[in-house]
This record gives sequence, structure tokens and C-alpha cells, in this order.
Amino acid sequence: MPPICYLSRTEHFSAAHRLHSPYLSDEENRLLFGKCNNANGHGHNYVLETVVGGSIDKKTGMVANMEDLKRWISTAVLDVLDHRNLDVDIAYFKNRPSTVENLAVFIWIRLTQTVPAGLLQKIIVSETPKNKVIFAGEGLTKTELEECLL
Ligand SMILES: Nc1nc2c(c(=O)[nH]1)N=C([C@H](O)[C@H](O)COP(=O)(O)OP(=O)(O)OP(=O)(O)O)CN2
Ligand SMILES: [Zn+2]
Repeated sequence: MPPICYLSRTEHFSAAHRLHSPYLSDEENRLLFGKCNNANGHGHNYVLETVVGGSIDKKTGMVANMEDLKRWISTAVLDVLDHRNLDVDIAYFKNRPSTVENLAVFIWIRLTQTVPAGLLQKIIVSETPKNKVIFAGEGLTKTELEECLL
């Protein structure tokens, strides 16, 4: 069996948002999200690490061509999220808070629609240098998959 490797690519995008849940009252939102619920909103310079993995192709010496990986991430994620207001521009966040967890789910689903089946292993989305979420597609429901379609 050929050796298995994991490739990682890090990209950045900037987006605005406000943490607010449609399932909570205004007062509950203020208490839960604090300054992040401020009506003016705020922005983050997000960092997305995408990890793909598989066996090394004998002929190319690659698990995947980094040029392809760059293109998949740009098309599926950066073109859609960079310099956007998540709550206003992305329908997925109309009925769920734009937490970094929900953002990771959105990004994962977008990537699975572009990256060849079985290659995508894990994503790590950082909202601030201190806060990051790791997602590998566990627990996805049909609802998320359908609502993620643009
Ligand atoms: N589980 C989650 N909790 C919080 C989220 C989130 O997406 N998921 N998001 C936020 C805020 O949007 C933001 O990430 C926090 O901003 P901030 O407090 O400014 O960032 P830091 O924690 O890095 O900075 P400190 O100065 O250390 O507070 C909040 N919670
Ligand atoms: Zn925020």
C-alpha cells in the first residue's frame, strides 16, 4: 500500500458579523453574546487551514496538486466569504448565529462540493489568534447540507 500523507493549506479572509440568535430574545442575546451582539457588528481576519489526505500517487508524487487545492479553496470559500457581511450576504446565517462553529460547518460543506470525494480530512477555522474551531464533517444533517446551497 502506498504511503498516506496529509497536505495542509492556510488561507485568510476578512468578514463582518454580529452574534445574534433568532431563537433567543434580545435580552438573552445581549447576555449570551455580550459585546459581540452589539448592533454595529464587527469584523474578523479569519484564518482557514484546510487539510486533505490520501495516498501518494506513484506517477505525480502528490496526494493532490497544491495548485488544485488553492483553486478549490478560492472557489468554494474565499470568493464567497471574503469582504462579506456573513449575516447579510450569506443565506445560511439568516436563521443561525454566525459563530465560528457554524462558519466551519458552512465552509466544510462548500469544500465537499468542490474537493474530490474522500480527499478532505479536516478544517481549522480561526476567528481570532486565540479562538479556533476544528471540524471534520461529523454529525452533519440533511438540513445543514440543503441550507448551505447558495
Ligand atoms: N463558542 C463561541 N464563542 C464565541 C464565539 C464563537 O464564534 N463561538 N465568538 C465570539 C466573538 O465573535 C469573538 O470570537 C470573540 O472576540 P474577542 O473576545 O474580541 O476575541 P478574543 O477571545 O480573541 O479576545 P479577548 O481579548 O481574549 O477576549 C465570542 N464567543
Ligand atoms: Zn465576532
